[in-house]
Amino acid sequence: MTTPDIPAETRDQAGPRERPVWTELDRVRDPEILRPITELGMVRAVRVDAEGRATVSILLTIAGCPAARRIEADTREAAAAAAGVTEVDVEVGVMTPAERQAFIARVRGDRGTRPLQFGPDSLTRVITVTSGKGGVGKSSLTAGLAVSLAAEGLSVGLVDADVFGFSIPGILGLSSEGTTVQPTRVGDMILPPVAHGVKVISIGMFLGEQDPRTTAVSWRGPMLHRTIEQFLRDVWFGDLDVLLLDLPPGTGDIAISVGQLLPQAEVLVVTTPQEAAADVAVRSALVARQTGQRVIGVVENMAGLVQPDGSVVDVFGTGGGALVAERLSDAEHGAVPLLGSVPLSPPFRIAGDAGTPAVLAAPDDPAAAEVVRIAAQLARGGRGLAGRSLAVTPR
Ligand SMILES: Nc1ncnc2c1ncn2[C@@H]1O[C@H](COP(=O)(O)OP(=O)(O)OP(=O)(O)O)[C@@H](O)[C@H]1O
Repeated sequence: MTTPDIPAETRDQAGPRERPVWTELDRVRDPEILRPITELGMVRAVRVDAEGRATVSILLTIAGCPAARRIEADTREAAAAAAGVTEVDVEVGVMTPAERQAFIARVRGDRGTRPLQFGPDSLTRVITVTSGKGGVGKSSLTAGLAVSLAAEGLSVGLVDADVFGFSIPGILGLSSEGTTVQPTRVGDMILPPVAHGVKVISIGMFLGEQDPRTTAVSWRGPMLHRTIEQFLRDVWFGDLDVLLLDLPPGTGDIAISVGQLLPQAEVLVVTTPQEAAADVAVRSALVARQTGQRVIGVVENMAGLVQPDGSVVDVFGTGGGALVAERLSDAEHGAVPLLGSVPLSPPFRIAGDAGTPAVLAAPDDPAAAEVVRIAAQLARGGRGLAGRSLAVTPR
């Protein structure tokens, strides 16, 4: 990091040699905020001499900002593409506290001081993913759906509120060898890391130096509530099309807090084909309903494993997904559809373990393809999905 020495100059003050560089810099996006650095006040000055040597002075929010290298490289590349530029020097400095405050105000727009995001007036669709039992693949599906929706061009956020099994950072490649990527803090604003196009925040990112593999966090209800509230208040997600929440299995405190904080949330229920899992899944959906949330569909996971010879082994039996959908459908709430049935698939698990969900790493895998199909239905469904009968044919 160098101390910038060219004088600060705004875009309006730019001369004819500098203007094309400013235009190219519009393409450089802050990797965490996903907005152009020109718009965020991160370009301090641009200077181009008569020989076409450009000096671009950029400002990072904090020293050691994890995105520094990427911003610097993208800036260099963009400036080099400007007409008339023969050489590029990028000077990297750090914002003063006043510049940082201005940056925070710009990022938050006119939303003022930390209101709860995604309240009832928000245009963001909030979908919580719940299951009765643990280990049914809820986190894997949530991550796969988030990445698929982002790949469809939607702006997607993911909150991993699974306090006991925060596996989202691992599945999305944000955690390895016991180290989890930390969110960047700018003032009191927390910027979620972006993985495969999804803005991700997880309880697992707030353990400090502790290794999540060996750290047990015991949470009391009020603390859980405050943590979820903080996620929705202090973590800056920007304008999202969809926010997915991975909830802990069961009917606990988090589900109730989410119901209070996000009463407009829609609920997706994950179950396995097994009848015992289906019973518990129904109960967790009923708790969500009691808090005013709408159940928009059921996803069955770990359905029949297709053998190399084409035969199918139903490791966990059959019919659990349809059973849950049927039990949750009634005259008052309408038909709750079974949105899909995701087969057991070793490549699906292997991709998740390696940090790139199968929807990206192995899109031809039948489980991955089914997740993409479910995501497409969610994307099409919009807010009025509940109660509509969808033309879905489970495998
Ligand atoms: N369709 C599938 N085929 C093969 N393996 C799967 C499938 N779905 C999930 N898995 C694997 O099953 C294990 C449990 O999945 P996951 O962690 O997503 O479950 P979960 O319901 O979120 O669990 P918990 O709520 O207890 O954290 C993981 O190892 C995951 O890779």
